[in-house]
Amino acid sequence: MEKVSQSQILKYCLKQKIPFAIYKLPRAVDAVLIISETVQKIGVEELFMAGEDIYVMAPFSLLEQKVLCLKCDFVIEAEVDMSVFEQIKKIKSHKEEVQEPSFCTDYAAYKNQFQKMLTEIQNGRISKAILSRIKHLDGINAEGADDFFYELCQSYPKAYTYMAYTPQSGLWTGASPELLFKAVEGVGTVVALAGTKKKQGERIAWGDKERDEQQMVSDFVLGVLNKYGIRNAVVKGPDTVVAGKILHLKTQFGFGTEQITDRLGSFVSDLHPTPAVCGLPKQESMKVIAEVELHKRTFYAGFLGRIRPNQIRLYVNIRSMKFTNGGVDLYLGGGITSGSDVNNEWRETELKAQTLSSVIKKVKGMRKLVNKDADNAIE
Ligand SMILES: C=C(O[C@H]1C=CC=C(C(=O)O)[C@@H]1O)C(=O)O
Repeated sequence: MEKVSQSQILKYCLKQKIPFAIYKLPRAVDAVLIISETVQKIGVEELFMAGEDIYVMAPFSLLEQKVLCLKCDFVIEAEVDMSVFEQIKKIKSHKEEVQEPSFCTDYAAYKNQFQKMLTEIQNGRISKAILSRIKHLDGINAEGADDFFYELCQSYPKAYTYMAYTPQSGLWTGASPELLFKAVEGVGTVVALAGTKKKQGERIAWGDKERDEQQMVSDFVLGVLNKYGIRNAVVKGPDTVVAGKILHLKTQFGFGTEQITDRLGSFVSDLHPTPAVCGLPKQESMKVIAEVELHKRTFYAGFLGRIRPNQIRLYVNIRSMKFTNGGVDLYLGGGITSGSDVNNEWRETELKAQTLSSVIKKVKGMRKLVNKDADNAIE
């Protein structure tokens, strides 16, 4: 029987606007394509109760938006028989419900927002917050999105690479270096990832600022584990990890999941968003972010991944972008603490932008125009 490849089906889903998610786990060889006839909006508590095979896309703020849940109606790992493709062709198209206009944070606006956040840190309201910005790139041909995804997988073999479309979220893609929570056969893993440096040579000298920033995330994770009675976690790190041209500090926590099996929903909502993407204390920094940032984060710094009865793998949606009308919005964030400098932070977001923009450049015909980089100049 005639076979149809995963890439052909991905192309079809993109063109026809069929809800899908394609992902490749870190160090895995192949990507997995999931196709869903419908997308449901559910609360985080319900995520782990379904006992089904689902792919979820959660927003940054679980108070503002529900989690999008794709049932794994079709799971395509390599190729399928033509008869399966014929069934997929029967799935209805779902246009993007609300196409938000693109957004771009220029340096002046970023500087202003940075000052506001720093003031909140200096006056003691919060001790850390992540300031994010959007960098808009114009003239992107979304028809190359499938090639982009496979190129992304090649470029970042150690990242969690994904692309997902739902009518509620639109088309998102990213290469995340950050695990939120994994539970496989009774073993749970959580990481604390923070601190950023450009990879240059062999010598790595982490400063106090980065170490403190990462320690705050580790302490927060330990606090959540403690709350759930997990006191014997195996701690590894902090170690330097490589994410493309970027280095981070990472601590890994391993533990048995027996204490949380019936409380996974509340465990994940206590963990998310960690101070790697939100701040400390959690609720107050969430408020500061909402007051200071002019864009809605929607799914940036949310989490995504597949949930199966005995396997949960959720990653933080960073180094990600959304396709907008004729362009892309890159979402870029960095941790602000009392020791932060605005120009260094801006440069850090520019470095993070290269994670995806360098791949756009590699995909033939994806970039129609060259973006004027005027909005990226530091004063
Ligand atoms: C929030 C982001 O990165 C986080 C993860 C690693 C290092 C980070 C930092 O150094 O600020 C951030 O906490 C992002 O890339 O948008």
